[in-house]
Amino acid sequence: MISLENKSAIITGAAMGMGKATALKFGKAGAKVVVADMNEEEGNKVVEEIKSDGGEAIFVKVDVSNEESVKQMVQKTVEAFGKLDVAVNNAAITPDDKPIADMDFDYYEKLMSVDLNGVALCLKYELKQMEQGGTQGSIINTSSVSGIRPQPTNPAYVAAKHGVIGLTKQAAMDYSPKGIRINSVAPGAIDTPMLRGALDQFGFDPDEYAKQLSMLGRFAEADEVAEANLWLASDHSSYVTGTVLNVDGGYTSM
Ligand SMILES: NC(=O)C1=CN([C@@H]2O[C@H](COP(=O)(O)OP(=O)(O)OC[C@H]3O[C@@H](n4cnc5c(N)ncnc54)[C@H](O)[C@@H]3O)[C@@H](O)[C@H]2O)C=CC1
Ligand SMILES: CC(=O)C(C)=O
Repeated sequence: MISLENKSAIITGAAMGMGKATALKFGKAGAKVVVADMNEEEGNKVVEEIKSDGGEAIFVKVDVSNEESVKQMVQKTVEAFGKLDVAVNNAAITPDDKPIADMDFDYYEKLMSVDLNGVALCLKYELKQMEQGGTQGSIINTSSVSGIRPQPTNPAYVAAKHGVIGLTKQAAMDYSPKGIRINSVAPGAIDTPMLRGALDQFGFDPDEYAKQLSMLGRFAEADEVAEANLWLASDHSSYVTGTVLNVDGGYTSM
């Protein structure tokens, strides 16, 4: 059993999907968990679930695209738990794009502000805190298979997720001398509200989509990505930094 005892962890986008699964898993592993999300109602339910399982957690309302809000998120973490050891920068919004020539540039900018700039802002304040606290922490940025290869008519999301991998590698290089590790997880087709929303919106058949997006021919459960986050968060991955861990049922090798 991988332990996160004596570690405090922020997970953004933790009210639903993979963020929620990660928060629950980290709580079980003994971490003090900060459930950070815009969705207060669902976020508080996750906190209650962690507590009813014997864990420790607080909810912090955050908009990762807003610098002051991100700064406050880190401050509230330190006020509650004294330090920051682990962060999973997972919050993002759904791809909703068209080919580049037809794209809605307002939506492009909105997606960038959450899916890419949100990760940059979180890294900024989390790394500042880890440096000041002398913490040899671990940060995981959630990218996507869309950060490794293009998807049909998905320019904003693909650009943002490639950017997340770029930020991860840069941060890993700059902060390795302080003993802080920064990695990325690249999920494939994971059964979450985001994926179900996209299938409905674009009218895709779930079974067909699962076959196209995975050698294993199925969607993953959010918990299967949470397992990867747990390993990267823990000391079990002590020699791993600047890398991208694909959790995609083999999709990027197809
Ligand atoms: N579901 C999938 O198949 C895949 C998802 N991903 C990525 O995995 C991560 C998690 O995705 P899911 O769990 O599927 O998403 P989801 O839509 O189920 O959950 C996302 C969470 O982020 C929160 N959020 C959205 N905007 C926010 C903001 N500005 N500030 C704070 N919180 C915000 C939402 O309230 C929600 O709780 C995302 O980065 C997504 O891009 C990557 C590849 C595949
Ligand atoms: C839904 C999603 O984020 C994918 C497949 O990259």
